[in-house]
Amino acid sequence: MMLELRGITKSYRTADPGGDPGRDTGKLLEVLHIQSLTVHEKERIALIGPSGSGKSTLLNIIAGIIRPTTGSLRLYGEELTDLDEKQRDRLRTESIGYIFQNFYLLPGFSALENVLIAMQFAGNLRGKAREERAKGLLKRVGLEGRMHHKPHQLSNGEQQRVAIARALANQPKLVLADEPTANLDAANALAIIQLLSEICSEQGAALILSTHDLQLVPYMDRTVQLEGGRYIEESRDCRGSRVSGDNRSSGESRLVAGYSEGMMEGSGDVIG
Ligand SMILES: Nc1ncnc2c1ncn2[C@@H]1O[C@H](COP(=O)(O)OP(=O)(O)OP(=O)(O)O)[C@@H](O)[C@H]1O
Repeated sequence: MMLELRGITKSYRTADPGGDPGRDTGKLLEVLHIQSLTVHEKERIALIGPSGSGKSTLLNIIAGIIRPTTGSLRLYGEELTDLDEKQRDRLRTESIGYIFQNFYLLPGFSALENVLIAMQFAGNLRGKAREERAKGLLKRVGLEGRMHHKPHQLSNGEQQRVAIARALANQPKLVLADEPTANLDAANALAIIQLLSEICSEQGAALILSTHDLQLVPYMDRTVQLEGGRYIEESRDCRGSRVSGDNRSSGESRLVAGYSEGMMEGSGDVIG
C-alpha cells in the first residue's frame, strides 16, 4: 500500500479564560482521531463531512503541514512523523501535490511561470524538458491559450486548472485537494472534478479530495465520511467497475472506528 495511517490523533489545547496566561492550563480538545486508514496507489478517495469534522486537519497532517499529536503515518513505508520540518517540506515538494480551495497562485506570475516555479523547487527536470512538461500539463487542463495570463486575468475555474497543473507538475504519487471546487459554480465544479480525477489516473497519482458536494462522489473510487474528527461511514466502489477488477480485497483499505466518549479528553503530547 502507498499510504498508511495508524492511530492518528490531533488535539489542541483550548484557551482557559480563568487560567494563568503564562501556562497551558486549558483543556485538550481532540479534533481528529483516525484509528486506521490505508490508501492504495492510484486510488481516488472523497473525504466528506460537515464543516469542522476534521477534513482539512487530516489532509494537512498527510501533507506534513501540521504534525499529528499521536500516531504513525507512512508513505511507501517511510515514517513521516519522524521527519523534521525541512524534510517534510522536501517530501511535499517531491511526492505530494496539494490543491487548495483558494488556488494560492503567485499573483505576479503567469500560469506557465506558476507551474515552472513549482518544478524548480523539486529540480527533477530542467530547461526545455521542464518547460515542455509545464506546457503539456497546461494544455491538458485546457489552458493552451492562457499560458501567459496572470491569475487576475483568469476566471476562478481557470485558476483552479492552473493549480491542478501545478500540483501534478512534479509527478507526485499522491494529490491532496482541500475543497477544490468551493469557489466554483456547479458546472465548473463538475468539470474540475472530472478533470482532476482523469488527470490523476493518467499520471498514476492517488487522489484524496475533501468536499461538501455529493455530486462529485461518483467520480471517486471510495468515500470516507468524517464527523467530529472520526469516520462514521465508508463506502467503496462509487463507480462500481473502477475498483472491482484490481487486486484489492474488500477488507483492505479501510477505516476502523475507535470512538469512545472518554477519548475526547485526549492524552498525548500536544504539537500544534
Ligand atoms: N489551530 C487550531 N486550534 C484549535 N482548534 C483548531 C485549530 N485548527 C482547527 N481546529 C479545530 O479542528 C476542527 C476541525 O477543523 P477542520 O478545519 O479540519 O474541519 P473541516 O472539516 O476541514 O471544516 P470545513 O469544511 O469548514 O473546512 C474544528 O473544530 C476546528 O475548530
